[in-house]
Amino acid sequence: MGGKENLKDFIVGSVPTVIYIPNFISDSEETNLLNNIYKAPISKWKSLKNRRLQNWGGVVHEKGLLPQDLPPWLTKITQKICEETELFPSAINHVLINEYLPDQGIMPHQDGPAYFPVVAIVSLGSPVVMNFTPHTRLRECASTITTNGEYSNPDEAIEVGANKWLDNQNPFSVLLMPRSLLIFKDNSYSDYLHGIADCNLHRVDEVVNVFESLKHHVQDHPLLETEGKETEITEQFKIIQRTSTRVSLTCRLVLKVHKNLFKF
Ligand SMILES: O=C(O)CCC(=O)C(=O)O
Ligand SMILES: [Fe+2]
Repeated sequence: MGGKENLKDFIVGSVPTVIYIPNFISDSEETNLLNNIYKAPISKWKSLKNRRLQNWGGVVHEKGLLPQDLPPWLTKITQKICEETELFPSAINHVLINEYLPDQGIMPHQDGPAYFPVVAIVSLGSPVVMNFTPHTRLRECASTITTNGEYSNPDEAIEVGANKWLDNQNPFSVLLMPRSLLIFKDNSYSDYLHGIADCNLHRVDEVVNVFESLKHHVQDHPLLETEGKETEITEQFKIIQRTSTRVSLTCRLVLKVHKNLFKF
């Protein structure tokens, strides 16, 4: 990967814009990140009902970020993301680290309004499938457009318009392999909820990036071996079993930063 001009080669699926970069970091970078994450004091972990997380970069409020410097082991990865994607107007200043056991996930949600609408997620450890589902607002629009569309030939146009809308709002899934980078922005950020199912079996037969995600991993995962016939992967392996912990780094930019605590 070298700069923006290659980024479009990594777009997956049909919804603008989901970008999946396999092997964005190396094995040793992955190990280093995990070592640093688990070196953090236990008090750095916040336990939620269905996962643990570490918050780095400061506290995000509705009105912006009360910043804290990211440690060098994190700026190394956030700078790499900024440089190689060229999608962030200034340095990434916030990183959320989520840890999931094999039967843990995250409810479908939309990221908060304080963030610049580009999300970069580095995956470590176990693979998982992330599901994108259209926001309710869109589903409501879909029924509105069938009754309120203004077209010269109402019957035909409504038909076409409705189908187009429905096609565009299909749910989709992305397989996130360890060491990959997922970016979502534009429609996939604003019109979809994203989540991870809280069960240890995830279906991969319908993911939008099955080829991109699995072709690099045949050697790593004997279970995925297909006697050298990579194209058969989708036919033979429709489910992944999560057997180990997944850790992810959700890297984002909060544009509004409060320099002074008392100016809040
Ligand atoms: O763990 C992930 O890949 C997703 C995390 C996420 O969506 C979030 O922190 O908002
Ligand atoms: Fe999120």
